[in-house]
Amino acid sequence: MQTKEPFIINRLKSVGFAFKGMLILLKTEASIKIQVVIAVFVTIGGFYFNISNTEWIAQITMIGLVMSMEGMNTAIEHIADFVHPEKHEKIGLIKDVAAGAVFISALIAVIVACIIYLPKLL
Ligand SMILES: Nc1ncnc2c1ncn2[C@@H]1O[C@H](COP(=O)(O)OP(=O)(O)OP(=O)(O)O)[C@@H](O)[C@H]1O
Repeated sequence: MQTKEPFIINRLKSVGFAFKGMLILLKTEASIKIQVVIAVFVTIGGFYFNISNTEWIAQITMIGLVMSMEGMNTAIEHIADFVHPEKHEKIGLIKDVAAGAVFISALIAVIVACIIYLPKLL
C-alpha cells in the first residue's frame, strides 16, 4: 500500500515544481525576458518618481498579471504543439486567442503606466 505524504511535504514539493516552471519560463521565453526588463525599468521609474503606495500596488499587480498571462500562454502553446504538432486551423485559433489574452493584459498595463507616469512627465 502506498504511504500518503504529509501535507506540508506535498505542498513544498508543489512549490518546488512551480518554481522550476518559473525558471524554465525565464530561461526559455523571449517574451518573458523582455517583460522582466520592462518590469525592472518601471520599478526604477517608480523609485525615481517616488510613486505612491497605491501606484506601486497598481504597477506590481500589472507586472504580475502580464507575466503570469504570458506563462499561461506559453503553457497553452506547449499543449497545442503536443496534442497537434501539425498545422491546424483550430490550433491557430487556440494560440491566437491565448495570445490575445496576453495582449489585453499588456494593453491595460500600458494604460496603467500612462495614468501613473504621464502626469509626472508632463
Ligand atoms: N499548428 C498550428 N496551426 C495553425 N496555426 C498555427 C500553428 N502554430 C502556430 N500557428 C499560428 O502562428 C502563430 C504563432 O504561433 P507560435 O506558436 O509561433 O507562437 P508565438 O506567438 O511565436 O509565441 P512564442 O514567441 O512565445 O513562441 C499563432 O498565433 C497561430 O496564428
